[in-house]
Amino acid sequence: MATVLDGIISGVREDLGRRRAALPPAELEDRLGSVAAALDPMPGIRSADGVAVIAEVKRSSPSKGALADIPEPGLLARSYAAGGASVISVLTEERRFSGSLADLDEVRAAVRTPLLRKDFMVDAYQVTEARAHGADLILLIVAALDDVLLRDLHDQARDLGMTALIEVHDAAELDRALALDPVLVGVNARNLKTLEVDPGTVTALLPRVPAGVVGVAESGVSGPADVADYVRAGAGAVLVGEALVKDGAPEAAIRGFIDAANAARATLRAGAAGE
Ligand SMILES: O=P(O)(O)OC[C@@H](O)[C@@H](O)c1c[nH]c2ccccc12
Repeated sequence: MATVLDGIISGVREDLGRRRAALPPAELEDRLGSVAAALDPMPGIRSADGVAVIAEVKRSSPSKGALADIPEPGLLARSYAAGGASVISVLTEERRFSGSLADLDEVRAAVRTPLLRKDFMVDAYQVTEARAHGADLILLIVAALDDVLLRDLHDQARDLGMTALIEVHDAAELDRALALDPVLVGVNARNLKTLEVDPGTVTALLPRVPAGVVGVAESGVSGPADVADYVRAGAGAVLVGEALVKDGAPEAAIRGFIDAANAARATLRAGAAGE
């Protein structure tokens, strides 16, 4: 049965074909020569206080339609950075999320924070494109890739100096992700095949992410209490979109997430110490 994910990916392939025709791979690769070296997000993520926040620039979503008017993504990104976001995610998928590589360019020009190109990566061209537009990380969705392509895109990202966030949704996908020896594994509460959100997916799978790998809780955070739940399940980072683009004061919202995470961690530590 064709899933929502299949539909999104067929649109992504068409748009990709158009971009490739306008800018052939060899010319795209030439542009890598003039882009600054990728930033390593891992020291920042690992040293973040209670949790590292990955704050997302997200204009709309297939399940909810338009979320927010974002006339200047660079300004939004600056408030994310000021609030303490460790990474800024920029959705570049055009048809369902109303994103673009132009958004990524604007954000890149506005902040020095590591940037994640959030898209449906199914082709090496997109990985090169991410780097050429200044991304430091890419998302790789296990459900969208076979093992060979998953490994190829993962290796390519590493060879370009980028870090991959490997996204999973169930135990079988987590095993496939861990076979790559990843540094960042995201568990998405939203099932991309049906678009249903179930935070229980995250709290069930995060404890299976081994020590040394940072588990990222993705989707479904509407406030500090959700962040605390994810931290208690073992999240080292949380990825938040909708709640931040809809908040009039995203900088303060991120600080609130970090405070809630710190409090949850302090309680966990006290529990472990038998207090
Ligand atoms: O807006 P939310 O519920 O905070 O979710 C953010 C992020 O997790 C979500 O945008 C996302 C996670 N994985 C994806 C893959 C593709 C597109 C979007 C996503």
